[in-house]
Amino acid sequence: MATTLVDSRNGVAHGDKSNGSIAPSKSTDKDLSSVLGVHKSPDAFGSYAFSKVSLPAGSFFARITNPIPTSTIAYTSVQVSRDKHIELNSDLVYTNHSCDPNLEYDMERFEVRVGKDRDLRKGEKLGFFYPSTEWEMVQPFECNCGSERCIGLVEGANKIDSETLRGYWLNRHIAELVAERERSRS
Ligand SMILES: C[S@@+](CC[C@H](N)C(=O)[O-])C[C@H]1O[C@@H](n2cnc3c(N)ncnc32)[C@H](O)[C@@H]1O
Repeated sequence: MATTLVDSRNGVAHGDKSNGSIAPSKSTDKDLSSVLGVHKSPDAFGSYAFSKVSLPAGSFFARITNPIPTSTIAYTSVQVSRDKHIELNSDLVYTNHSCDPNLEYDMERFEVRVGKDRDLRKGEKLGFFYPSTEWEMVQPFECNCGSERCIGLVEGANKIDSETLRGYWLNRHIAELVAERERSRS
């Protein structure tokens, strides 16, 4: 039986650690499947999303159309504000973390965009910077993105120094929490 640990700060439950098998999404999204493909692997956490299209830097990629609010933080959940989390409930869940991301997950607009620094090419693995949405993560992992700027252990933004975070596009709730952390230290 699954156990949950309740975080007394915000009433959010932390789910049991997962062994890396995502339950199939119940929703289908034709718009999404025209831009995003999934390479499924039998290895735990080995699956990934790739782009079916080439798009210019900064352009719209996909709408997050079927989010399901959740009170359980899991390796699949995405933080949308200080105290709210959702499950993406679509193949967007297969987007890996990257330390040199080609996507931005904007959880205020429920919109996924191509990053502003370069064009997206068809066939590229898709990645967003997980600490751009997550303040705390229940299942940190060692990153294998292979980027020159790889941060190594991927944890929530609360564990990452502000200088590193300044190099990334961040959701407003993360940017605010980083600013508060800075103020409390000065
Ligand atoms: C929401 S899932 C993404 C899809 C996942 N790769 C899968 O096969 O189910 C998030 C998990 O994928 C793995 N993951 C994502 N990005 C990674 C990266 N850059 N390096 C290593 N593992 C990664 C981690 O185990 C993470 O908890």
